[in-house]
Amino acid sequence: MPVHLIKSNNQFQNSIQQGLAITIGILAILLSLANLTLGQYPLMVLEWMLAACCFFVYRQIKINKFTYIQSLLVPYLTVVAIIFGTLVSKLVNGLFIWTFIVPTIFYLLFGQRHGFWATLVIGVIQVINILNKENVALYNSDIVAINFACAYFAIWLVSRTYEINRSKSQQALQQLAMKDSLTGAYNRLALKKFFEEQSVQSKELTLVLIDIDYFKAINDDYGHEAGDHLLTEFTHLLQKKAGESQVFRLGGEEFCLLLPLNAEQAVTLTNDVRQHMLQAEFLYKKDSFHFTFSAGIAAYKDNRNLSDLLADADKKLYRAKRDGRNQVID
Ligand SMILES: Nc1nc2c(ncn2[C@@H]2O[C@H](COP(=O)(O)OP(=O)(O)OP(=O)(O)O)[C@@H](O)[C@H]2O)c(=O)[nH]1
Repeated sequence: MPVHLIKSNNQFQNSIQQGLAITIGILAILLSLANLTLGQYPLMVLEWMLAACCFFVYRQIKINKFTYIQSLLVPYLTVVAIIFGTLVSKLVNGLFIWTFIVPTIFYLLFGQRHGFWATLVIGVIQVINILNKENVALYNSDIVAINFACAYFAIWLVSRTYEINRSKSQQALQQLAMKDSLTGAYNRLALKKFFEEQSVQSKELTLVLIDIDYFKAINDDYGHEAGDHLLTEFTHLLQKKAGESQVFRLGGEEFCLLLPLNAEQAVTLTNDVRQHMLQAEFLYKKDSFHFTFSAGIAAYKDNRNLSDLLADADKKLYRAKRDGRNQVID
């Protein structure tokens, strides 16, 4: 799975922003032409501005320079156009109907909290807006306002329920995609993602590659189930010592720690775990086990990518194995 698929909500929200920018942009141009013929010039100018904004936002997303402030442009300018349109046009024109897009757009783009407040405030403004409109034949503004409020509330509920479930499912899927099913440790895909983030954020970063010594013998002598159990217990120990989000299982009996420490501190921590292992007794059914591990350490420096770091740590791990195992090499 490519690492970008497990990126945060931003990816999802940017694709909605792009779709919204195209749709609203085209509609704004068409409606501005209609308003030109109807002589609604202020609304027409607003729609031109909206169309220009849509074009700008679409381009910013394309070139990966889309900021949070820019993400507010299209939705809020659309809302200004809807509120202004409702204010200046007659009730029979039904411009207020556009308000129904508000809950869906705001929940999808900005999540639950922002979605809730924007939907509430805009809904209240529009109810007041409609109540203040003149009654015309067949259109009683009080009744229109009540119907509007009920329909708006129903769409709000649906949007809210959808967004709550969507964000829960997304979180669950991210966890599934990033965790090793046997041990519960993070996997190689998560390592790529965490490395991308931490190589930018952390001042110091060190990778420790760990391989259990003579693990094949445990499988051969006690069975695969015992081996599985030990891998899980070992993961818990590493997580306890280094922190849950620092431990990754790369495959088989090979693990990796990504530590926000310098090389010297990483060596101390890894040796601390190694010493602990010398006394630790792992139990499975009636058997008790002692085992050791070897480790290679590589510190992150400018422009080194994850593959460079893994290759460097792997060379040192190989030396640790060759020189007798149960040791950490920096
Ligand atoms: N139980 C269990 N065993 C695994 C798993 N993945 C890989 N293995 C076993 O891990 C063992 C790794 O053995 P080797 O690569 O020969 O290494 P080793 O015996 O640990 O020896 P050194 O690394 O040289 O110290 C193999 O027997 C694999 O079958 C797993 O998920 N569960």
